[in-house]
Amino acid sequence: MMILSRLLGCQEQLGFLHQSKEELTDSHPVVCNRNILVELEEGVGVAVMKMKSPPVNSLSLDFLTEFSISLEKLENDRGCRGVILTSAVPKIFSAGLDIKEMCGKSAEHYAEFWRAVQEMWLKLYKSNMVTIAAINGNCPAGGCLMAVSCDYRIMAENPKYSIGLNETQLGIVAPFWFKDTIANTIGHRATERSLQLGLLYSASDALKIGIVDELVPEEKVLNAAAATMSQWLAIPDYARQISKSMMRKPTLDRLLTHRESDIQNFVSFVTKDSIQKSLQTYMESLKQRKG
Ligand SMILES: CCCCCCCCCCCCC/C=C/C(=O)SCCNC(=O)CCNC(=O)[C@H](O)C(C)(C)COP(=O)(O)OP(=O)(O)OC[C@H]1O[C@@H](n2cnc3c(N)ncnc32)[C@H](O)[C@@H]1OP(=O)(O)O
Repeated sequence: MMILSRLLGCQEQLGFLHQSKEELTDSHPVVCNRNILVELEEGVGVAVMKMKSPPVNSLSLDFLTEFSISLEKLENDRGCRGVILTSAVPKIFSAGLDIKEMCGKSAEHYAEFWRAVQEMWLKLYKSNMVTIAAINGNCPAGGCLMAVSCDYRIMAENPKYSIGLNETQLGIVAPFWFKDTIANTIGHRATERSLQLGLLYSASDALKIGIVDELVPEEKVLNAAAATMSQWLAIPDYARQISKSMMRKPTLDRLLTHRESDIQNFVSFVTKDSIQKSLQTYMESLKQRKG
């Protein structure tokens, strides 16, 4: 009952989670944090992590910390073998890193923020669980990083949604481990073009280039993710996990080896006047586009 009332509390607060009371039983333990709703279907061993930080699920320090803690809890839960990552905010998967965390703050804050970004990626990319991104909205930059860090991506076939690493369009540079993660997904040449031009791909182009694995009608994204999850979970965990680690370890080790210098690079890059100016101009352009 406690679980039910906590989730209903969140529903009232958000007003856009479309679950009925009947669906919410104690066999689906729910943890309703500030930014992420985690629902674990125990019999099946699959958790759904729903990002719910309106307006755009931007990855703030607070969000990233909660994400890493939630994922670690699931990782340590022997009853959980798979995670579906999706959004409870209509039309948005995630707008990527919270630009406000990179503007007008101290060097100490930037270092803490960047360590949290690294931690989120390390935990997601090396997860032993099967991870599936159910991309039900726009997915630029850090949102795209999260999605390509999963094992499989299903995107809503909505021509209004896009996905990609658009950092250069903001006048900033995706760090080497963003680059490695996308290159591991779409290959070197496509990554080179994609990063230099800061390309955001429509859902259909994303499928063509391989950033996503499958497109489905919007209302079927979660069901399709659940169906794919059961295929992946049919493989013995141990064999699948070793295969995943074999593919991903060199990329993970590269950041682990250079973690501190990567933080220093970020801090010295983001504290440059020219970069601060670019980020502020970009934030203003987002606001103007609205008006
Ligand atoms: C020598 C080599 C050196 C290399 C060194 C490398 C060091 C590392 C360098 C730094 C690397 C950083 C990597 C960065 C990664 C990122 O993720 S940066 C973030 C990029 N994100 C974006 O570009 C997305 C921007 N947002 C949008 O395009 C749109 O908001 C949307 C997602 C398509 C949604 O559109 P819509 O529904 O129309 O909402 P809006 O009205 O635009 O937005 C609503 C409010 O949200 C604010 N907002 C949007 N995005 C962000 C964000 N990312 N962070 C913070 N805030 C955001 C937006 O301003 C609106 O605010 P209000 O006007 O106050 O309502």
